[in-house]
Amino acid sequence: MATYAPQELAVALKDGLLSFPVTPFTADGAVDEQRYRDHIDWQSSFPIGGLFAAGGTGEGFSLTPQESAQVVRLAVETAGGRTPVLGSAGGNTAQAIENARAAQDAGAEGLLLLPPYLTEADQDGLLEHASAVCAATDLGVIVYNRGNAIYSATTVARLAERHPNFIGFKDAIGDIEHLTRVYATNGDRLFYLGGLPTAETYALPLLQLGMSTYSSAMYNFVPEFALEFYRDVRAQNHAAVTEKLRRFVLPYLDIRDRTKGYGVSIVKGGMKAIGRDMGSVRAPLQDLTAQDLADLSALLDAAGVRPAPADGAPAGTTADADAAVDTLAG
Ligand SMILES: O=CCCC(=O)C(=O)O
Repeated sequence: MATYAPQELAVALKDGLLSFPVTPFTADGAVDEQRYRDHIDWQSSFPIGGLFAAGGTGEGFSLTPQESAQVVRLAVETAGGRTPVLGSAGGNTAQAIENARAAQDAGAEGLLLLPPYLTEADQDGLLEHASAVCAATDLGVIVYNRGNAIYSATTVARLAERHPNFIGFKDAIGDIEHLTRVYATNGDRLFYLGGLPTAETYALPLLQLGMSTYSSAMYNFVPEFALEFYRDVRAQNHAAVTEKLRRFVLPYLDIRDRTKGYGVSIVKGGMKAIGRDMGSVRAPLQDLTAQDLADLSALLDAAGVRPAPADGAPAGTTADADAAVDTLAG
């Protein structure tokens, strides 16, 4: 049962970094419940705005509806009220409604509405798709401007007029004029979050377009660095942000860009490199090669961003990464 009213959820999310946890799989490909609980417990131990289970970095696009509800339930139970947990609703309209209701039943506080499956959609169709999902749940709904779901400023305004539980706009396109129109038209009626791959890269400029937060994939494995980065962005400390971009984020992008789909795979690579192995990604994604993993681990050391060892948890070291690389290299 949700504890946040939609507008209360928007207030909680908009001024905190947003966690998009990976979903660990066992060697035979099932959701690894214990490792997920351990990860959510760690991710929830820091001061974040919220946690999105089954998001993009959580390979939500590769989870069955049952698995999506399963990870939401696990995240809600493990977070234990330390931070609001949201689920995702994807697929065609009927599937998205089913996913939304399952996430609500699993205890989610809100929903990220993923783009509809496969088909192209024009504005009136997108409005009816998103409207049907908003009408099917009491939870706060955030639309994801991505792929075939490009919501115009007017469509966003029409959806906001219809549904008080429509609370947020997440963007993964990065069209400055479009974002300016959406923000100028809708203002404080919504909150805005960056969702481009490795969102830190764009966080400081997008702050000027109302994007007070963003989905941080790297928060999975370098939480302290990610939180310090977010603090510097909100303080508009250009020098500190630029220094962190140069030291870690930009060299990280160089590894990420070696293979399509690495945007998620590199996060699981980061988990291996810090000694918190979360298993492999599901097809169609590919795991990092042994060399890419070794390069990522070396970057963590060179940039000085490895997380502090938690009590009783593995203190991620180069030795851990070397072991992971040896395993990968066979
Ligand atoms: O780095 C950020 C992108 C992650 C994201 O938006 C998602 O996991 O859905």
